[in-house]
Parts: sequence; structure tokens; C-alpha cells
Amino acid sequence: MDERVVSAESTETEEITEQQLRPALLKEYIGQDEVKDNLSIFMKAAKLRQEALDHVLLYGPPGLGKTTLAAIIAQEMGGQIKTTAGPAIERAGDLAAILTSLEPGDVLFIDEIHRLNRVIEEILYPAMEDFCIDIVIGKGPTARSVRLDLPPFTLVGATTKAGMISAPLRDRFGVLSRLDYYKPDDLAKIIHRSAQVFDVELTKDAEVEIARRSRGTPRIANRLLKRVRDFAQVDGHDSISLDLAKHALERLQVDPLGLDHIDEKLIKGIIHRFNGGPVGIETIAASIGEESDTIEEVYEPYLLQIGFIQRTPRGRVATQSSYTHFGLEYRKDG
Ligand SMILES: Nc1ncnc2c1ncn2[C@@H]1O[C@H](COP(=O)(O)OP(=O)(O)OP(=O)(O)O)[C@@H](O)[C@H]1O
Repeated sequence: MDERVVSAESTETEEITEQQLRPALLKEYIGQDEVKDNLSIFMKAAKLRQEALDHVLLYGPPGLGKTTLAAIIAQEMGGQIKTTAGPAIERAGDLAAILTSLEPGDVLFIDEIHRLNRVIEEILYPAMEDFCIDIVIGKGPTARSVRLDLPPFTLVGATTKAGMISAPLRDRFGVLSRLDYYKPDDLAKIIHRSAQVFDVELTKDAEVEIARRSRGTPRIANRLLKRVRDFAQVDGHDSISLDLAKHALERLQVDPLGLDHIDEKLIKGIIHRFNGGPVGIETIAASIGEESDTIEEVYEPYLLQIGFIQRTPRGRVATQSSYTHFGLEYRKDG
């Protein structure tokens, strides 16, 4: 879909470096203190009881570390992680194959769990509650149902859309944790850690500058760091200074708040064409030639978070901060 340097979605080639950058233990996982503190207690308690950790649902925008956290849970609980995604499990047999391959204490990670179909969901219920599945063998009059026991395991579900998970599925998770956008301080620590992994030197203020432009998202922070490193290398610098970071980020067209031309087009569209709003999402989408889903899921969440757009019952409104940011005069009466 988008080639934006500030996209929170990962590209295929990035997945390899993401593996390298993933912290393996909870104490190396930066930020999200509340989620971490709770998980740490629940994991300790489960270990004391020699049980699998209760099923965990992680929700929040993309690129905030859900996959990383799932792998950490497996590592800390002494199990392996098996990874799949909602749309990848099409038939009952697909799910049965995964579930029966689990060992005691393993983590089954299902990304985009809101996209599981209902038939599969229903197989998952007894698997989550009683560690067993009922599978039907044969067809027609000779068909019979066989119950298979499963080892105790932990299902870690991840979603960017908690509201789209059915109530029965949601109720079967013992731990529900929401990941929030990271504070610049925490992002700066993530950048510092990633720079060590990449063996790149950068000054503290350069770390902070990249952090500020990373839209609260570790995946973007790591990507910006890599691109800034490219500029430094090509220009023959051993270490990344604040000036160099700023210069590189300007060339990448990422502004001081992490906004790019798409954000600008979106906000200025609301301001110039619709007098600052309120305007419906479909109308905005049509006017700038984007899908409304893409606006809602990809572009808008960060703009809402930093208070540049407000959602009202009558549609989206551009706030005074967004006018100021783009150097436009704000008139409340429109
Ligand atoms: N708290 C953290 N500390 C250090 N690095 C992190 C942290 N959270 C995420 N990262 C890094 O950011 C990158 C993206 O994280 P991850 O793949 O876990 O995100 P995600 O929420 O699962 O995203 P998606 O749902 O889009 O796949 C990884 O390279 C990971 O190492």
C-alpha cells in the first residue's frame, strides 16, 4: 500500500532486521511499564503454580511491540513460540495441526486475531478453556467426533482492532493488555539500544531528535535510525550528530513531529476544502483519493493521538494545533 518512511507497517525485508532488534527478555523491553509490571507478576505466579500463563490479548496500533512481547512471554515461560495470523487459518484442520504440535508451556501467537473466522473461533474456545479440541473424522453417516487433549499452552492474540473481536473470544483471555504509543524518552532508549546492535554511534541529542519524529512507534524509530545511518555512511561520517540527523530527516521529508506529505495532504484537505471540518471520513477519502479504511487505520490514529484531528459525531475536525503547525491562520467561526 504505502511506501512511507513513517509507515507503522513492516516491509518484508525489514522483518529480518526486526528479528535482530527484538529484545529477548522482559527487562530489556523498553517502556509500556504497566503492561510489563502486570505480565511480570502473572508470569511469576504461573511459574510458581507450574502452570501455563493465562491467555493474553495484546491490542494497540501496529509496530508497538506485540510480536516482540509474545516472543518474550515464550522465552520467559521456558516455551517455544509458534506464530500464525488470523487470515492464515482457513480451515479447521489448519488450526488442529498447529494446536496438536504444541508442547507444554508453548506460546501460540495469533496476529490479527480479529480476522479469524467464526468456525475456527469455535474450535478455539475449548482449546483455550479446557485444552482439548473436538475434530470430526469422516463424512456423512460414518462421521464421528473425536476429542483430542492438548498440552497446557498460552494463546497470545494480537490485534489493532480490539472492538472487532467477538465477545465470547475476548472473554476467554485472562489478561488483556493495551499497548500505547511510546513517549519520546522511551523511544530514545530504544534507538540507543538499536544503535548498539547496529554498531552505530550517535549523540544523545540525535537520538532524541529521531525519537521525536518516530510517531510514538518503535518500528518507525528503528527504520528512521537505519535511514539516517545510510546518510551518515555515504557522507563519510563515523558518528551521527544532531545536525546530521536533522539534515537526513529533512531529506526523508519527515517533519519535526514525524509527519510526512500524506499527513499534510490529509490535514490541509480538511482545512482548505472543508473549512476545517466537521467532515465525514468518506468525503475526506474521496477528496484526497485514498481509501477511508486506510485513513482510519493507518494515517489518522497518530494525528488523533497528537491532537491534530478530532473525531466528532458530525465528522473529523482539524484542531488549532494543526493550523499552527502548518502556519495557517485559525478562525474558530470557520
Ligand atoms: N519495547 C520495545 N523495546 C525495544 N524494541 C522494541 C520494543 N517494542 C518494539 N520494538 C521493536 O520494534 C519493532 C516492531 O515491533 P513488533 O514487530 O513487535 O511490533 P508489532 O506490534 O507486533 O507490530 P505488528 O502488529 O504491526 O506486527 C521490532 O523490531 C522490535 O524489536
